[in-house]
This record gives sequence, C-alpha cells and structure tokens, in this order.
Amino acid sequence: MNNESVLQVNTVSKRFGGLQALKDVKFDLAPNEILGLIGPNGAGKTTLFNVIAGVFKPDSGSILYQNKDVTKFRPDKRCKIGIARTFQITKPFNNMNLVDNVSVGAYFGKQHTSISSARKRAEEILDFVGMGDLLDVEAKNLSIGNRKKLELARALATEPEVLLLDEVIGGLTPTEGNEVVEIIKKIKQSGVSIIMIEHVMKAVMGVSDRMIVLNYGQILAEGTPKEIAENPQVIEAYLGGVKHA
Ligand SMILES: Nc1ncnc2c1ncn2[C@@H]1O[C@H](COP(=O)(O)OP(=O)(O)OP(=O)(O)O)[C@@H](O)[C@H]1O
Repeated sequence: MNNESVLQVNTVSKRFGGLQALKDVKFDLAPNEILGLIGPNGAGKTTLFNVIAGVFKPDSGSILYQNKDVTKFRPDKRCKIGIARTFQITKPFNNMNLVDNVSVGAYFGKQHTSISSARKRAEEILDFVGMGDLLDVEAKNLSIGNRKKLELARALATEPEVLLLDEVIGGLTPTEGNEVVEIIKKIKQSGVSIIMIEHVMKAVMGVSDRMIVLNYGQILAEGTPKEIAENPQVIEAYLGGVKHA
C-alpha cells in the first residue's frame, strides 16, 4: 500500500446474486490525480463508485481514505469527510433555484454550519462553474449542459478531496463538453483528486493523468492514456467496438 495515496481501493469484490460485478479490484488514487475509468457497458464502473461512496458494501476488500479504513462508513459520513460524487442521471431539486440547490450541498458537506455561509459558498461555486449569472433560475429550466454543471457544483459544494464524476460529459454537445473539461481541469488545479467514468474517449483521454479499464468487473489494463489507447487487449475488448472511440 502506498501511504501517499488519498484513496486506496483494496481488492474489492461485489456480487449481485449470480453476477460478479467486481472482482479483486485494486488501485490507488494519488493526491491531485485525475484517474479515468473506462470499460464497456456493464463492466462494473458505477458499482465501483457505489462501493467507494458507501452505497454498497463490498463482499470482500476495503476502501481506505487518507489511510483510514472507511469501508463501514455510510455515504453521508463519507461525504462529510471529503468523498463526493456526481450521478450519471442528474438529480437536482427541480423546483429550487441554483443557489439553493448548491447551498444544500455546502450545508451538509464538510465545513458550513450556517445557512448564510453555505449560501455564500454556493454563490462562489456557481461562479466557478460558469453559472454565476443563473443563481435564481430554477433547476428544472436548465439545459442538459447546465444540469451537468449544476451536478458538479453540488458535489463541489461539499468541499471534497476526492471527487467521483459519473459521465459528466456524455450527452453534451462538443462545446458544452469542452466547457466541462475546462471545469474539471480547474477542479484539479484547486487540489482535488478525481476519478472520472466517461465514455467520451477524446475527453477522458485528454484530461486523465492515468487510466484504468474495467472489463467484466476486473481491471483489464492500467496506464497512461497513450498506453491504454495502444493496448491490444483494450482495443479488442473495448475501444474497437465503441462508436465514440
Ligand atoms: N443493484 C444492482 N442489482 C443487481 N445487479 C446490478 C445492480 N447494480 C448493477 N448491477 C449489475 O452489475 C453489472 C455492472 O453494472 P454497472 O452499472 O456497475 O456497470 P457500468 O460499467 O457502470 O455500466 P454503464 O457503462 O452501462 O453505466 C451489470 O451487469 C448490472 O446489471
């Protein structure tokens, strides 16, 4: 184990009935790293996020955050100590405006104990993701691109040290996708470590420091984006068959 890691996924396995969704998955996340997580549909990527975020307990293995075993921590406790996530299907409070949506994340996250300081932080974060002029707009009126940015803002409001991004670029126009990529780069610059699941190869390869390929619940390959793009097993199992590749 590497003491320098901010997160350690330690030989995690998870089964749903007869289906082995994850098998002996083991990797570390370095401070300030962007780790791209790719793999075919059903490979186990979201299940892995659910295990890291505490939604699912692994059948075996453990999750260490800042060298502390958090495997038994509930999702809300993991969020409070600095593990945040976005959802593939965005889940804002539709009838609330943006600043209230993000204030909820700030209030229940790590640092803000008063509504007014949570609100101030929410305004700063909305500005950070380029939505500082939309504070009073209700979430239900947002475009898909802005919904994804709101999802990012809500996760950021919890002041994470590890951020799990579940397909924040998929489904966006190229311009919207580029905007989100720029936001992800800024989040990294602010010192956050990121794991991102993404099917849009150009985006994930462009922004990741390192990548992991999951296939049938197991790590098929790990390396730089260039190594992954050139790995014959990866091409065979995944890249060759994906329309975005
Ligand atoms: N709660 C659950 N109960 C039963 N089976 C599940 C559950 N969650 C996921 N699975 C199954 O586990 C496998 C891995 O699913 P998972 O959603 O983790 O894949 P994924 O790599 O995220 O796929 P995608 O790219 O399509 O989102 C799939 O076969 C899925 O049907």
